[in-house]
Amino acid sequence: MNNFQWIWQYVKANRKKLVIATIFFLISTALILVNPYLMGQIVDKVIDNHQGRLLVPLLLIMIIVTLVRTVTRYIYQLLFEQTGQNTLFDLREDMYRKLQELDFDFFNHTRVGDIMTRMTGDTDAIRHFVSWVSYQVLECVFYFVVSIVVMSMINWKLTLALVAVTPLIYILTQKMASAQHPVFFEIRQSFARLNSMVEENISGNRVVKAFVREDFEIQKFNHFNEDYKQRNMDAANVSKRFLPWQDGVANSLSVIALVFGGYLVIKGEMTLGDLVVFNGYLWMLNQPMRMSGWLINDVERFLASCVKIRQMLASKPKIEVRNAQDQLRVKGKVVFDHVSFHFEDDPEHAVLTDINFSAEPGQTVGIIGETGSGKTTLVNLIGRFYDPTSGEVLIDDKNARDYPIRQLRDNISMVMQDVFLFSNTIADNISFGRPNLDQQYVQSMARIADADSFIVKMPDGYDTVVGERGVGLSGGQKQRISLARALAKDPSILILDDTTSAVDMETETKIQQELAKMTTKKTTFIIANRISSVREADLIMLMEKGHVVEHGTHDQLMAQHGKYYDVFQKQLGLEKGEQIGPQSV
Ligand SMILES: Nc1ncnc2c1ncn2[C@@H]1O[C@H](COP(=O)(O)OP(=O)(O)OP(=O)(O)O)[C@@H](O)[C@H]1O
Repeated sequence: MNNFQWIWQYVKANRKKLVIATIFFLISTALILVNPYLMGQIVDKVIDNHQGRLLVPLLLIMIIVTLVRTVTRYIYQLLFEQTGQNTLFDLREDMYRKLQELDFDFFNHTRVGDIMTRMTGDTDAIRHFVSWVSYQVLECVFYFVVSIVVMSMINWKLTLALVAVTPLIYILTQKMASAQHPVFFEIRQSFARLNSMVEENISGNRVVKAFVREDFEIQKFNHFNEDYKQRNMDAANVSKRFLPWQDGVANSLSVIALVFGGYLVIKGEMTLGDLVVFNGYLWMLNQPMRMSGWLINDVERFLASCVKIRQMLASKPKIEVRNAQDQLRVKGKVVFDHVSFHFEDDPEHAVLTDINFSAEPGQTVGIIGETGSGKTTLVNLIGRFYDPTSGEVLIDDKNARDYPIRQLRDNISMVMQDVFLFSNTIADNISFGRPNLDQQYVQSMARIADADSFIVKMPDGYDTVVGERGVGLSGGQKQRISLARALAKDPSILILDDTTSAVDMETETKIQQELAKMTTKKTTFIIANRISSVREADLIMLMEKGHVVEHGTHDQLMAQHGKYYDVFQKQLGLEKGEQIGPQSV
């Protein structure tokens, strides 16, 4: 399917509008023929034959024609614009749906700026094509064909002389299109890079300021900015190479009409009035020739945007999304059976190797280990954010792959390491997983997460709107709100990835005590750096380079006097040091 056929899939829903628009377009465009004809009549009849009484009616008709043209033109332009906007609306919706469907793998490989360019600049290029370029092309074709027919009826010799230059325009247009094609694709790519850079700078503005790297960032921006300017200049240079020639050929029509037309009038093969009429229609032949270069630019921009949007719409999530018929409440048994995993683009690097464990419903599993040892990846396999490369993850003794993904995830709550809050009220953030929760329930979840105490002190309490990504809250506060959000969903499986890393020990203990009361029915995975966060767990796994090197309860692991024991001793020493510190000053 080519790009024009593809966009027709979206445009065709507006067929009725397009038919009406085309009727008005034809009326409006056909009326263009009337006034030059009437001008010829004025020259021949009113001026040459002295029929002065015809002047007023002819002028009146010309005024009415102009008025009708204006109204019909307004109507068809509006209808084309509506078609363009409707197309854009449906296209954007499909793209947004696709974004929701795509998985971690897509987002790992696609920059936000690139996605934003597709959602904004690219879709706008398509709207512009549907609502403006399309009827401009129609208009040009119409003018071209009709002007040749009408002019031939007046004088075929002169028409032939004019049409003789059109192959030149065709050749120039073809050459310009093939020269512009790669340039517009590059412009579009460069714009996406510029957008990505700006987006990254805005997201990381605190880091930039903290490291005093503003000048570096400006230089970096200038590089992308320069590149974008240069790509546009490349397009302008291509235009500059061709447009003057197209203009020249278009202008030559007037010269041919004047010289050859004058010759025919002198020879008596044409009246002066006919030459005036001919001249009146000349711009209709002229216009498509002049416009062709500009329209090529718009069409090439449209084609470059189509490629990027279609690429995104054709992307398939690695993990198949099947819709579930009904809801399902799992009990929460989680088994890893010889699970290994590596990322597709890094097959040499085994992130998880032969992981085996079993957690009964309601049990708590603690996972500790050095950074990069695979803890987050392990829990990501439970919610099928990735599927194992080999082995099986079983939920309630059924392969996780056999669950429709949304049905499975409905049973799982995650508090992610990198906390993300929406720029919405705190209450809405907490009830994100289960909208329309009552205030009391929201508050009780916040209490368990030890968030209620600081939320009620905020100016609007639970109705306080937090900034983008939770700006305005401390790291620990964000963690606690995101814990409340996870709890509010009332999942069978609760995953806490470094959830209390940013809260003090006292608060952590409080949260743990509250959690313990409610998590007896939930299988809970706790990833933590502090042993104090996992010591009560039914199973503790110590990870190293993707392997579980030690596992058992706290007491069993301590009795082994292995790595876990060493870590515990180290952390105990640190804790004591912290406690002794202030007293010893
Ligand atoms: N999207 C990715 N593509 C390729 N490799 C990745 C990706 N995400 C993580 N990794 C690699 O996988 C390994 C395990 O990462 P993971 O985030 O699971 O570690 P972790 O134990 O949770 O670390 P931390 O304690 O720092 O959060 C790391 O070596 C990391 O570089």
